[in-house]
Amino acid sequence: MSRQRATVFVPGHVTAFFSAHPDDRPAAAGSRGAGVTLTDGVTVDVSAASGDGGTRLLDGEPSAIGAVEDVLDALDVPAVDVAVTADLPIGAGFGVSGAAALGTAVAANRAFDRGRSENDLVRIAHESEVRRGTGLGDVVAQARGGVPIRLEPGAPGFGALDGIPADARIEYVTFGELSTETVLGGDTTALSAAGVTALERVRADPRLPTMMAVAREFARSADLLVPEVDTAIDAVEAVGGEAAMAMLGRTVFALGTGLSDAGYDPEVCRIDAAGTRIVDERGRE
Ligand SMILES: Nc1ncnc2c1ncn2[C@@H]1O[C@H](COP(=O)(O)OP(=O)(O)OP(=O)(O)O)[C@@H](O)[C@H]1O
Ligand SMILES: CC(C)(CO)[C@@H](O)C(=O)[O-]
Repeated sequence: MSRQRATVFVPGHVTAFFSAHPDDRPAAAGSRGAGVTLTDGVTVDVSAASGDGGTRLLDGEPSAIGAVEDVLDALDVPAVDVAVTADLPIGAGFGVSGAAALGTAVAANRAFDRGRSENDLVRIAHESEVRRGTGLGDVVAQARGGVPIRLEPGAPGFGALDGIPADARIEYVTFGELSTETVLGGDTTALSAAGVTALERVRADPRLPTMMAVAREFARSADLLVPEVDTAIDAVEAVGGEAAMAMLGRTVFALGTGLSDAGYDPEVCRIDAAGTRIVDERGRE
């Protein structure tokens, strides 16, 4: 008898720089790059449908995320209610769609006793996200936690991860959305060349300040920097801090108190140490 309900937390993921690596096989497609996972994230609750068909809620409002639907199909679960609650803005570079897909995979597997392994669930969520064009490297990073370096693209079995061993307070300010589908659907040649160079530099010196400096250069040479973010990065640098643009959003993130020191009123969290985890209410067993 399956438990019929499970709740999973998935950290947000901010990509600092990346290169895109398409492939006809969604499990082999992905990105290389680096970024930070955040204690601000997404909680996904999956339960047996309360009515006909099942409901989809995003922050309490009826709203569907394509990758979530594909995960449910891949796991062949019965009619379910899925409630996604995000600490983070959607479409602003925090990987909310990847988190929703991965959280749904892990929660549905647990709620309906699908017997899949972690690698299998990460692959299913990664494939769903890649097929929908809403992300390339967020899912594998969010499964891991910490400061993931994506050495090779793709799901487990194809990709390879390393990480920067670090803990830090992270501040962020969002000025609006940037469409991931539009950027990934365009010509990514120049962007990816800049991403490959950035990765070489971080592999040679795997430290947070290096990642931030490399990320600033990446955003400029990939022509992705938007004016509000550019201004904020300059303001943080002027007070001796480290900031960069979140890919892909009109978002700036900073180490420590960089944005507050520069006079902004940021959201505050930390680097997430644990990665994706089951957070069912205690006592439900
Ligand atoms: N209110 C909403 N605002 C934006 N997207 C929404 C909303 N409701 C559902 N969606 C769906 O959520 C997904 C958001 O994916 P998108 O990749 O743009 O954002 P993200 O994962 O938060 O950010 P990023 O990829 O920039 O890190 C899309 O599939 C979109 O159709
Ligand atoms: C493409 C991307 C920047 C979108 O958020 C992210 O998924 C990544 O780093 O692969």
